[in-house]
Amino acid sequence: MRAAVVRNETVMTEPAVDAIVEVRGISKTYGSVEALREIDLDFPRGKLTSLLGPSGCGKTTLLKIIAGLIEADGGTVAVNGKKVSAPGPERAFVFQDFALLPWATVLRNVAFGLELRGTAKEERETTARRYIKDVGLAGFEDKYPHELSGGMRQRVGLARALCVDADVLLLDEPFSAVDEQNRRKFQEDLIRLRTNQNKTFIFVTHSIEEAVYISDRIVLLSPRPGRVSRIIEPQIDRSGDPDRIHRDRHYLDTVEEIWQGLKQYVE
Ligand SMILES: Nc1ncnc2c1ncn2[C@@H]1O[C@H](COP(=O)(O)OP(=O)(O)OP(=O)(O)O)[C@@H](O)[C@H]1O
Repeated sequence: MRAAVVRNETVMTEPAVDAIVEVRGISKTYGSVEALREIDLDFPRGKLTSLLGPSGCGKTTLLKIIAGLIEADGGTVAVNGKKVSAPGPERAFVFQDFALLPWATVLRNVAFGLELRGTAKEERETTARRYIKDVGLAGFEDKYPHELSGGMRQRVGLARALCVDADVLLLDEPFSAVDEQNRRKFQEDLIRLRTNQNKTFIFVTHSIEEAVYISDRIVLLSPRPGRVSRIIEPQIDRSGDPDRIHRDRHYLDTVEEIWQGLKQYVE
């Protein structure tokens, strides 16, 4: 296996090849809390980038600024070369709590983004059925959210995001509310979806193991104020058995290296 590529701050501003999302000088303060300071980042097209760092370092804030759900105090975000400051069809946000409509079936929930866009019923339901199948929920189209497990509800949230055919999927700790088995399964699904659908994923996580396992690129943020401290490209060969990867020397060394960098922030 190849070595992890670690970039430090001096080379970080070098433009990445074909960046779909470009973040420049993003800063955000909430009252007296400086959440983010001067963030410069490029997110490569078709790759999965994780934002990793200790609690409160501004991961969710940065993700929501990219989504256009929170306004930055300074700086710009461009998607496909165009500056954005509000939500748009090229970005889809998957919420931590899945944000499903409790009174609507799986089919309607998945098709909801298309319904909001005014897509005709038959067309949106055909598209929704395709993604329901893709995320492994075929047969559950007529169920309601309360009839599903946490892992299944999370898949509904992901199918909804895939359905609107956004270029960029923004996921805020999508695995935090599910058990370990579902988490592993969903990580594998995400790797497969990224390969098959050619989407760009930006993914917030607390878990070093998860970030190393699924990411092409890991952005480490340091807290108060949140700043980019390092960028790591783990270069994990994911073609084999997932259990083997979790025991692989290179995977374990990368996890350890990141932990050594982050542990100073853990009280
Ligand atoms: N609406 C808000 N009002 C005031 N402070 C906020 C608000 N949202 C976030 N903060 C503060 O900004 C900082 C960054 O928060 P954010 O949720 O972005 O961090 P995070 O890295 O995603 O945290 P976690 O890993 O715990 O979810 C934290 O100190 C948080 O308390």
